[in-house]
Amino acid sequence: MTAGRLRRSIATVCVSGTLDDKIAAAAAAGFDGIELFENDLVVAPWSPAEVRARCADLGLGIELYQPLRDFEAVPAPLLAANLARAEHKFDVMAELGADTVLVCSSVSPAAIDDDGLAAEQLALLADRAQARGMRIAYEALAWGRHVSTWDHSWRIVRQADHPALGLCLDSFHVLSREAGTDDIARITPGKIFFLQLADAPYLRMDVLQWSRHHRLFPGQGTFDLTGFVAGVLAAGYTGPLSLEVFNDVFRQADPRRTAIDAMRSLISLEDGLPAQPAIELRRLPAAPPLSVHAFSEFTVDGRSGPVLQDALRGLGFAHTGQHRSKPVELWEQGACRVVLNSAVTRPQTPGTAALSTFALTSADPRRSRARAEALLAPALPRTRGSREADLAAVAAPDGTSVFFSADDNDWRADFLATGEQPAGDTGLLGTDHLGLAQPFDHFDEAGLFYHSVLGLTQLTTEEYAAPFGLMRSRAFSTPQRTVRLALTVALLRRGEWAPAVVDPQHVAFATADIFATAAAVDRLGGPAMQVPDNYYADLVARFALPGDLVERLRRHGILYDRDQHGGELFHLYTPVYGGRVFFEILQRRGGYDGFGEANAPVRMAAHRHLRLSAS
Ligand SMILES: O=C(O)c1ccc(O)c(O)c1
Ligand SMILES: [Mg+2]
Repeated sequence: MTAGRLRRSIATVCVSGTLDDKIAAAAAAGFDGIELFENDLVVAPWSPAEVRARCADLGLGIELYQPLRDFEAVPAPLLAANLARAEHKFDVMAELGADTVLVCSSVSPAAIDDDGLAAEQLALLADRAQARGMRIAYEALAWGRHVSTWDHSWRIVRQADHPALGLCLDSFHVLSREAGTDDIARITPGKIFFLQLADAPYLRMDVLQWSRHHRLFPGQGTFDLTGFVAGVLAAGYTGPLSLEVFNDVFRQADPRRTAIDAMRSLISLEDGLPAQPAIELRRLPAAPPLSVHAFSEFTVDGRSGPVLQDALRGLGFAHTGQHRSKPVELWEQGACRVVLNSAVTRPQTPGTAALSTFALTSADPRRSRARAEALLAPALPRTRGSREADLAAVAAPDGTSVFFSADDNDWRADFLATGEQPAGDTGLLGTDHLGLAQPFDHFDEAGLFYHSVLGLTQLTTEEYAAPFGLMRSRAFSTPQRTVRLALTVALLRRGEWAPAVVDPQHVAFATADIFATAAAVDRLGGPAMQVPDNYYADLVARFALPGDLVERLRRHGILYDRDQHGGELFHLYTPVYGGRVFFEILQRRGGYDGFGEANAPVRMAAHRHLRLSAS
């Protein structure tokens, strides 16, 4: 047998719209097939035969028709009605050209807790299916009335012992139950008929609600999908990997975009699977090591540009480079580089600034881009924005440009030295991290993007209460922590009242001595954000800090955090510029690995206060 590839499939329930929207999106993202949900067919204006033809035109197979509910283990009088109902569905499937139907374990109060009866009735159904060249995939719903675990569904399938009856395994139902999965690899080869994949965040809630509202694409939640799929493949499964993700946000979002996010998750999942004898796994170009943040670029205009220049000067930056042909400036302090771009590349509200681009040094920029493209990130033309050098660049989900540079020589060649020197040395060493607020609907997509495309490790996800609602942050970094990204989002869709302090973007610079840096910034008349006395009173209570240390923190508006290992963070923030951006200066001590999330509400309140007093 020659090794084949795993087919990639997506359930129509994953994406928004009507069936035409859904299949167009699935095809455009490169899927081989779909799981057709009954609801999507029932409201479609086409006959099943027309649906089949449309799918075929787009290169999509109908891998599964679903679901058939509440079938098994019913009292005898109900059985005849259930079989008649099933025959209608088989008629539909014959027209669709679908040969596998999903039967999910019964949730009906009429179902009897009797495995023998369930096996017997499923075998009867399998007989009917077999007569039409079809087969039954039996799936244990985690909230099934009597059958709610995969091993229970497997016992019933074994007992029925029918060639047209097998299992549908769904990673959500299996992993949400924290059931043992080791035995999955020992399921009789050929008896897993279908594999549905979904990830999810760990939530302590009713499992039905969890499943129907919070599923995510693989790699976006906390389940071990790689281990799970590896077990299923070890059992000889060679059918499609099919995404079945019920998610309220995805169901409202642009289906074409969701389908690409979905495909990215499958490509990334397959890349991480252990080699298989019977399957030719498709591998991605390995993510080249990333070393440091090379530069961060803001788009500015005639109003926001001078404001950012002032702020940077106050932090000890100098305008060291001027672009050869465009209104683009390079500002530097130590190894911190900020580019201010006033060449209009995107529509922008007057007076605002936005972090439009960031550049990372890559051991192999072309391979970084090749990997990104293999993960369906749009590559950007090299002449985009300010650049003349041939930098490899791709677009992140929110449109931020990500540049990969080999070293300083490639991108710096665009700039002529101005000879300008900083007014003073503030001791900034380099960029520690970027804070990237994400649009609510695309937070999980962005996380998967940065993790899979850049090969960054996901650190922690934190949630905290802030003045304008709960916030979530999720951080990513290189193993050596030389590149860090912190994504943030309001936990629920940002309310209309909440001001822009909820979704800012920022660049954090590192110093080896926060007090010396703060004093140097003060001497330059640099920016400062007022921190309330109440904050310092609370610090004393929480950390029992010596009084003179608290006094020094207060004098410079420095915030403090300590982790459970004794690592410490000292950091300060500037005001917000151009409506949306600010800078942070920080010193990590003793291996502190977080981002000072505990202090984010202080920053947001202070930023809000500054805005009010300015207006
Ligand atoms: O939520 C449900 O009803 C449902 C239906 C079919 C599935 O495959 C599933 O995993 C859940
Ligand atoms: Mg399922």
